[in-house]
Amino acid sequence: MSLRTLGLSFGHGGRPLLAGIDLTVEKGESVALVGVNGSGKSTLLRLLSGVLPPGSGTVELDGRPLARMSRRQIARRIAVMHQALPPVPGLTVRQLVHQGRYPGQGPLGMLRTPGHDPATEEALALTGLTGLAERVLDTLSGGERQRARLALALAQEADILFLDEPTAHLDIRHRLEVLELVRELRAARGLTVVTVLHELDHAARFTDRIVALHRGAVHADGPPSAVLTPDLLSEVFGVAGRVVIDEIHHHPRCIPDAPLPTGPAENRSSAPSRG
Ligand SMILES: Nc1ncnc2c1ncn2[C@@H]1O[C@H](COP(=O)(O)OP(=O)(O)OP(=O)(O)O)[C@@H](O)[C@H]1O
Repeated sequence: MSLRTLGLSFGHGGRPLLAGIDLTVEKGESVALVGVNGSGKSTLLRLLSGVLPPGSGTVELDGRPLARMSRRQIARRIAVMHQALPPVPGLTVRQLVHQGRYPGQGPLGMLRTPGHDPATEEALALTGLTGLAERVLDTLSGGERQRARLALALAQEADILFLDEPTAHLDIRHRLEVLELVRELRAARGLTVVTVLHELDHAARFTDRIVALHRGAVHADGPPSAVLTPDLLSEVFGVAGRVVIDEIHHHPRCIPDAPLPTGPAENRSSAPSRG
């Protein structure tokens, strides 16, 4: 199984954002997508999950263009943890998570009450939300909402998981817990995971491969030790910094020292150079 893009380009409202992206994610890989705000990470996830149609180029799942698959066929294979929850008044955590069952079960399967669906209950338990299952979403803290987003994606039981900033709003303990949980699930279920992350140290510690987007293209792609360099910090993120090796976990750690007066190399706000 692989997810592959060929010459993928996209722009919002005629403004080019991503150009000529060729990317292959193999089964079981854990890939971090990094880049500055607005570099197109979330947009790329939307293209990879078929939510957005490419401007040009293709996205293929096992050699089959996503454009030729139905929403439900895609959702059986790809689950997305979005940045926001659906704004449905009065929806409880359990009802939300149960919605993740739709692609696998269809309308008839959904008649089973949320409290009696094993996959829903497992997703709630894995994310520590069983005790909050009857709470209305509006009453959750930022961190609890984050875990509800993850539970919704897990309930889908897809083999590819896309996570868009899964640690936003979480305290440091919950950040580690969520990333550890995803790592364990990936190992236990053989999941393929693509995660948008701002914390480069987390990308280094919890993923096998980092893809850095810059100016609409893949600027660097490889294992954390090869991608995370002082040059990357200055060229892509516009900071002078150092990269050291963590003595315990043996992964690279980035130490940003100061913003560069000129910002990232080649002016990050300029349009992609290809496509
Ligand atoms: N629907 C839209 N219409 C117009 N522009 C959009 C739309 N969605 C996103 N954009 C723009 O596309 C660019 C990329 O957005 P995207 O959310 O993919 O970036 P990102 O790398 O995920 O950013 P962040 O790190 O801030 O979450 C941004 O400049 C954003 O304003």
